[in-house]
Amino acid sequence: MLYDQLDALRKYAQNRLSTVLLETGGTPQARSERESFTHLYTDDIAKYDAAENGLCFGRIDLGPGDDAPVRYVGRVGILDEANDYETLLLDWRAPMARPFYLATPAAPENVLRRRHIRSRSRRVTSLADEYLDLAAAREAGLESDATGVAGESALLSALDAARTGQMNDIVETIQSEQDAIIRSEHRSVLVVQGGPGTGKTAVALHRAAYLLYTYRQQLAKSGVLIIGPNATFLDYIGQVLPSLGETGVLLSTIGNLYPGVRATLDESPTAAQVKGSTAMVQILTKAVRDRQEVPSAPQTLRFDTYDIVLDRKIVTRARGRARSSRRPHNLARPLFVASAIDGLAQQLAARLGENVVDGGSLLSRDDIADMRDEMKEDADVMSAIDALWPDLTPQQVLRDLLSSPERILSAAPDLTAAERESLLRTERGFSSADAPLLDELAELLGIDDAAEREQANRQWRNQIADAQGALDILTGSAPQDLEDELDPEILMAYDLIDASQLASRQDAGARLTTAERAASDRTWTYGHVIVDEAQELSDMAWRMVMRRIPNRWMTLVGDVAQTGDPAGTTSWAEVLEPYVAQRWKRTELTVNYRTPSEIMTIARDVLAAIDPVQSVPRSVRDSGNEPWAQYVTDDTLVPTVSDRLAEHPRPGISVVLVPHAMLEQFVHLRSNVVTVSTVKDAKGLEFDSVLIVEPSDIVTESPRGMGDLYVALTRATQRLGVVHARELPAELSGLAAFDVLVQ
Ligand SMILES: Nc1ncnc2c1ncn2[C@@H]1O[C@H](COP(=O)(O)OP(=O)(O)OP(=O)(O)O)[C@@H](O)[C@H]1O
Repeated sequence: MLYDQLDALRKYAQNRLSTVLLETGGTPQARSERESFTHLYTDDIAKYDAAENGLCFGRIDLGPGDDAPVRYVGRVGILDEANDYETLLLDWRAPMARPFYLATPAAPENVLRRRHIRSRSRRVTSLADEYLDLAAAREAGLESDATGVAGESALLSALDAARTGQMNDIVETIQSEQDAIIRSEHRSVLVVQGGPGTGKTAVALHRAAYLLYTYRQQLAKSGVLIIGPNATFLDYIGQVLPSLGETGVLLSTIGNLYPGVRATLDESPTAAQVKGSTAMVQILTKAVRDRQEVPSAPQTLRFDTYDIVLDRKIVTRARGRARSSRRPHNLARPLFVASAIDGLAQQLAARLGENVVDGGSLLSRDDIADMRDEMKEDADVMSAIDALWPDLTPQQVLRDLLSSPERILSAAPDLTAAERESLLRTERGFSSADAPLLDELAELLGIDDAAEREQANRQWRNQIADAQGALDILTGSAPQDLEDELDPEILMAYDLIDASQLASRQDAGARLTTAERAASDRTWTYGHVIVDEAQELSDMAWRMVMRRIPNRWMTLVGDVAQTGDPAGTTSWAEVLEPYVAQRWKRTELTVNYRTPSEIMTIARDVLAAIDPVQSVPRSVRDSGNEPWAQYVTDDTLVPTVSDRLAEHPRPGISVVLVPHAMLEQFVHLRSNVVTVSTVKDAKGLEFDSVLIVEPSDIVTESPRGMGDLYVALTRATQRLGVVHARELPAELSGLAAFDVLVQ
């Protein structure tokens, strides 16, 4: 019955869409109305398509006294139009669906029975019932032979399933500690600290879907930004929100957040650390000031038929005036130019005045003003002045700085020689650590877009006026339409949209989604920002993120024990206090849904070496597979890894995690079921089987090497093996010897 309803809704949206698409021509108003309907019906169809698999996955039977004793929970809400709009299916995000996730035998929330319904292609494949209050359930005649709580089966079967390389949504089995975070009403920064596999990423994505559902009006316009650690990770999570029917979210890495720049270069640990520290604010400020030059020797320029001299005095005064305005470099430039020209004009006027012979007259103010105007038009004069205070882009300043030992020394005299050396770069392009620096420079330089902005504003006001006109016309004709017995269920434009929304949808130049518009605008401010693996962000990256979210409504998920970036954080308080003081809230996830207990026993010793105070999350299941280590010679390292890989069961995916320096030796093992990667690039991902190569090198190759090892160990959902030719780190001594295990 629900699928019939879904089909009917989809068909209705499809019919409306094709009708709208078939219409052509008409007034600009008619065209823009069509466009807004096109968006609306396209979004609807995407939402219904996304709900196709597992449309209804839950049912709760409520206790006596509730006037709607049975509720069905699913991926979209469906109402029965023929029957007074009675709710047939609750969207999982609706408040009424909440007891499905929250009820426990200790706090049943009036729920007698919770039923998990699993289905494939519109057929129910299994049911799992959980009785939250056995006695009351029996009394209500629900199940006479009810024996107890059986609710974990749905969760465990989801967790045991072989991985595909794409993350799935978890709407069917959200656990109550996760639900509390997903629906948290906290309006400032919410920090979700949780060990590996506790569902932080899953929770972050479901929170985005929940917020978009609950605060649709507000967030549809401003958008939601999700920041993840790398492109592979964004691919891995990319399907989750569309599968929940949400498409209006921008996913980005820090390296790609600065519009128009793609991070392609890698950074040494020292450079990453220096570039991530707030010392860079001073260094970049100095780098910009270094571009505001005073010539070492006076420069003689030819103006008209005269020689004029751009000397240190004129330039120093002009620079002082421009600097004292405290405007960003590019915006202070007109002041510099005006003052320098004025200095030159005064110089020339004074000289001409000296030459005045009896009977002549001194130059009037107007004469001097004319002279200034002419100087501004003079190519020689202007190019000399421009060179001293040039119009700059962030890319140019950063590139020039990083390619010049002299500029680095001048801007960063407090760094050590080795640190300065690490910054020096010959290749073109930028790294992830550069993106926050470009953003900082954009602030220091300022973009003089006053003219463009005014034009855009004017255009925008006109568009709103047009849109209002279109809506007025439609509103005026509505009663007529209804009298004409047009289907009254068809929503009219004014039911859906106000003038500014209509104008933004018809924004002719760019029919872009909110996410696309936001991505191309550095100064866009989002309605909500979610940062995954938030421990990896450097201080400079935080500055970049915070600029995009002045209301500070954020969800940060991460684990300070997994920090791998040399500039990342180990303390949430330190990161957040400069921005929100004490107004942030920490929540914790404590159950590991990914890694089996056998592997977590090993990971515990590694965590103790990172921070003895932290405890590993409790594993929700055992795999029955003992993790092992195999000691081999240098020559047999690669073939052994290949042999062990061949033993991994399929379907199922594997990863070989190697030290950065050894990557090349193993890349030939890659296939559609085998990933070969460094730990950094596997952050946040998971695999059925994990092989770690030479863990002692992973530990020594980075200042946060032990954190990397912890991340590596906790990527597995089933099996873990270690292959090594060097000594194992002491923390891995709990691994069984492979040779003993196979005997
Ligand atoms: N309630 C749940 N129901 C089903 N699966 C779940 C649930 N919670 C988490 N999982 C699964 O557990 C695995 C780990 O979740 P996730 O990747 O979100 O953890 P994480 O805390 O971000 O891990 P890490 O910090 O190691 O990257 C995923 O496969 C996720 O789908």
